[in-house]
Amino acid sequence: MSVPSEAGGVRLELICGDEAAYSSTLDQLVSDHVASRMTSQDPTLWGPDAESEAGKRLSWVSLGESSRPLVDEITALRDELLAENVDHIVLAGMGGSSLAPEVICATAGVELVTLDTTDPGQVAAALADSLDRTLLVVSSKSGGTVETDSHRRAYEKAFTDQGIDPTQRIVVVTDPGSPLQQTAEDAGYRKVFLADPDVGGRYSALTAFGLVPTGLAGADIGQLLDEAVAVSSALAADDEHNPGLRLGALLGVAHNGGAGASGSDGAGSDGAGSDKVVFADVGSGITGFGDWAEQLIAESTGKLGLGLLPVVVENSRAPGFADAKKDAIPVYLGGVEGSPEPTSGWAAGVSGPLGAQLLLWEYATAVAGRIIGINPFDQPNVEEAKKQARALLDAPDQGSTEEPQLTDGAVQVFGMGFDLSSASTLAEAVQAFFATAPELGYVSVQAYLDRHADRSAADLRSAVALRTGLQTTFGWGPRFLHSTGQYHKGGHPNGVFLQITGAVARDLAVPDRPYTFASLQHAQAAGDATVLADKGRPVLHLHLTDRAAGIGQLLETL
Ligand SMILES: O=P(O)(O)OC[C@H]1O[C@H](O)[C@H](O)[C@@H](O)[C@@H]1O
Repeated sequence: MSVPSEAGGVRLELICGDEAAYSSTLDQLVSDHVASRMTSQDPTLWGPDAESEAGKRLSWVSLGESSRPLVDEITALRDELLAENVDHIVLAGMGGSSLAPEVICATAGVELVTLDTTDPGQVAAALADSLDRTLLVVSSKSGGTVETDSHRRAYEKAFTDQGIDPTQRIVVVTDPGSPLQQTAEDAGYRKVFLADPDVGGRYSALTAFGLVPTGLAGADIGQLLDEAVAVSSALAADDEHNPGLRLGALLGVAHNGGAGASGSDGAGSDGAGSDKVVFADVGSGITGFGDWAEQLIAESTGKLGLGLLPVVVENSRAPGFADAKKDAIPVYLGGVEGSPEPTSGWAAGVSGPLGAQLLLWEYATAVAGRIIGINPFDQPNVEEAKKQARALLDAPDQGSTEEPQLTDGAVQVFGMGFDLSSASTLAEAVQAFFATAPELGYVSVQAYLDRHADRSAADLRSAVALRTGLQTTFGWGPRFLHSTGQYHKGGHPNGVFLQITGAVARDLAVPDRPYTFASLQHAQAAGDATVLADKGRPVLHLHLTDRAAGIGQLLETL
């Protein structure tokens, strides 16, 4: 084990599978001045192809300071709202526009309702909850994300129907010049916070995107910024104790199979490297950190057939963690002490307050990106699924008439990209599907369901991991499309995809739009499955005609 290090409130314990490769890479990062160059926003660190994107994506390094003026502005608005008895904050935002707020509020123990779903039941339940006390924060960097626009429309109508002036109850966070800024100004919404445009969505935790909803909900955002500032000089230092360089070096070198340079010799399924980062919380004091880190790591690194797949597990005894194989780097959030020797040789323990860890992981991911040899600031494959979904929305009958290949109880079975013809039961279909997964590949379970009402679907992660012995991720659709979706299409091509959809009891219109929440949800699932199958990835789509019965049946089958 390398010597534990502490800097700026962060403690790192690293277990290195190849000390020589790790140390020489760390030395190289120090002598290349990677940390100070990153802090001075040098866009050349990731090669010529990444330079123009990196040139407008590096402002996150100094947000601890530059976001400070927002604190008073947000606090003043919160005081105004409380004086009006408006204390129920709902956030409409996808990916980088909601994942950080969720972890910040959960950790602070303050209530924030996050809407990053198109499930009609889940949206309807949110609309029915405390509307008289509700403020909606509509967050979108691009200002063009369909889910967020749909939520804004639904809330605007709901407020109006209840005799509440919607303009007083909607606040917007967006980039300057976005179509959402225009919409907000035309409508006269209460306030528009313009975010720093030189920060990408997944690095935006300490911009207005992270701070506005959480500060309005009552989290101590001043403290969060203080925590980031406390670690920032350690992250900027060109020395071997820098925790960002150390953690980034471990992730990059483990991915490359011990090679310091770019990952051209591959990882994962060919046995060369460890291409999965498995997160278990062992007492970090932070709630849901892995869900935020998931987007940062997957979207930043999962491209060109390379990258690190984040896997968030239930606890350190969960399948995929304690029994992790050589394709995995276990990460102990809260400290590695007393852990068993990892099979891959690589592991990390990370502790520290949330504000510091947000910045630490951003540095480490960008450093790992340099070692792996990708541009950590683009997301070249995310648009593909959106395009397919749009095409299906324009032709809404496509797909819905498709006949299942078999029906077993409450589960209709459809297969894409692999042969299902010999299966006549759910159990056989599942068996045939798992048989397509490569050794040291992964299974991605994707549930386009109601995260609250259908929460038992999340048990499928450990059930699949136990059954297959493969690293298994779980994501709620369409939320994961804005997080791990990039990796599924652009990362190591060793995944298989279990997609679950469910019957809709009552659909919900998207006001002034030709689609409903159910048709949008359907188009998103079908669009992503088509893109995956077109790339040769096996997709098993299970449609639950009765959600509760179907989840139960599937768990039993596994
Ligand atoms: O904030 P928005 O522009 O609405 O974008 C929300 C999300 O959209 C896409 O999926 C991007 O890949 C994500 O990085 C982003 O966080």
